[in-house]
Amino acid sequence: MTGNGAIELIAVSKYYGSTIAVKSIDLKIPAGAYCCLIGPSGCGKTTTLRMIAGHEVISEGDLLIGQRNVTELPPVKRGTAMMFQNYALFPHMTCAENVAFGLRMQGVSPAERAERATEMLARVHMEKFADRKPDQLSGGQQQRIALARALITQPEVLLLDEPLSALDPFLRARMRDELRRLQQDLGITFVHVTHAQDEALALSDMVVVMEDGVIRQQGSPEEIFNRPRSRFIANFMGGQNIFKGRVTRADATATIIERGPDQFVLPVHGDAKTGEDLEFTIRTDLIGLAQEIPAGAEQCQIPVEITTVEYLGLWVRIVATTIDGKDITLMKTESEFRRAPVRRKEKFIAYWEPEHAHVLA
Ligand SMILES: Nc1ncnc2c1ncn2[C@@H]1O[C@H](COP(=O)(O)OP(=O)(O)OP(=O)(O)O)[C@@H](O)[C@H]1O
Repeated sequence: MTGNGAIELIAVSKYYGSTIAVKSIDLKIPAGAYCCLIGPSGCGKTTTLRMIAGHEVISEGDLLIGQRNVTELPPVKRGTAMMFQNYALFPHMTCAENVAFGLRMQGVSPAERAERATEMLARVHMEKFADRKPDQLSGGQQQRIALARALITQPEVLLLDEPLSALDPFLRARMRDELRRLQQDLGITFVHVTHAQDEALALSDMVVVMEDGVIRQQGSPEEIFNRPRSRFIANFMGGQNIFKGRVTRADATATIIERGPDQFVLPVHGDAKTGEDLEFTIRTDLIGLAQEIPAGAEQCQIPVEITTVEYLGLWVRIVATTIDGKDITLMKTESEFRRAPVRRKEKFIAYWEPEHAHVLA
C-alpha cells in the first residue's frame, strides 16, 4: 500500500440548516496512526468521520489526505474506505463476492479479483468461508468480511464507524486485538469512531475527544487518561476523582489549595492565582487508606468513612465519603484488598502522593 495516509482537517465545519454539528475543527492525523474519535452522543464524531469519507459535504474548511486537497472529491477518489456499524454486506453475494466487490467496480479482471479476494480473506482468517452467504456467519465473522471488503481496494485510510458495537463483550475484546494487529501489519491510517472509552484507550495512537462539535482534547491514550485537560474530559474518560478548592498559595515552590478545613498541596502550577478556585484530579487507583495520617501526607489526605465495597473480580471498588458528603472512589486490585480489607462504616484517612495530583485547566 503505497502513498501517504496523513489526514488534515483545517477549520472544518458542518451545518445542517441552523444546527452546527461540527464547529471549525483543526486536526492532524499522522500517516499510519490509529486514531479514535470519541465523545458523548451528538458531539459530531460520526459527522467528522463521514466528512473525511466524503459521505457528507464539508460546509466550510479544507480536508487534506496525503497532502492532497480532497474537499471536493467524491469518496472513491479520496483513497479512503469505510466500514459501517452494521457491516452493510450484500446478502445475495457470497463472502468472496462481497470482498471482491470493490475490485469489480474498478473493472479488475475476474481472475485477479478472485486471487486478491482469497488473499484478503486469508488476512482476516476467513478463507474457509469464501462460499458462504453473510446470513450463514456469526457477527464476528460478518465483521471480518466487512473489513476485508473495505481493505481490498488498498485504501490509504480506513474509516470505521462504531465497528465493534454490535458484538458481545468477549468478541469485542478479541476483534479489538485483531483490528489493532491488522492496522499495524498494513501500516495504513485507521480513524475509528467509538463511544467506548476502553476501546479508544486500547486501540489508539491518538485519541480525539469531542464535545458539542469541537475537539476538547487530543493526545496519546496515556495523556488523555492521566492528564485530562478539563472536568469534562476527566469525567468522560473516567478513573479519576475530582476535587475543588481555593488557592491559598501559588509560587515557584508550591501550589496549595484549601477545601473546608483541609489544605492540599499540589504540583506547582504556573497558572494558579491566590484566591481563585482550582480543580485537581487523583486517579482512583492511586488513593490509599490508612488508620493514621502517613508521614509526609499531611497536606494530601482527607478523613473518610467507607460507604460502599463492591467486589468486581480483579478489582474491588470502594466508595469512601468525606465529612462534608463528597464521595471518593478507590479501586484496589483484589489481592491488595485481601491484604487490607475494609468494611462499610469503617473510618480511615484517604491519602495520595502529592505528585499524583493533576491540576485541571
Ligand atoms: N442529517 C442531519 N440533519 C440534521 N442534523 C444532523 C444530521 N446528522 C447529524 N445531525 C446533528 O449533528 C450533531 C452531530 O451528530 P453526529 O451524528 O455527528 O454525532 P455523534 O457524536 O456521532 O453521535 P452518536 O454517538 O449519537 O452517533 C447532532 O446534534 C445531530 O443531531
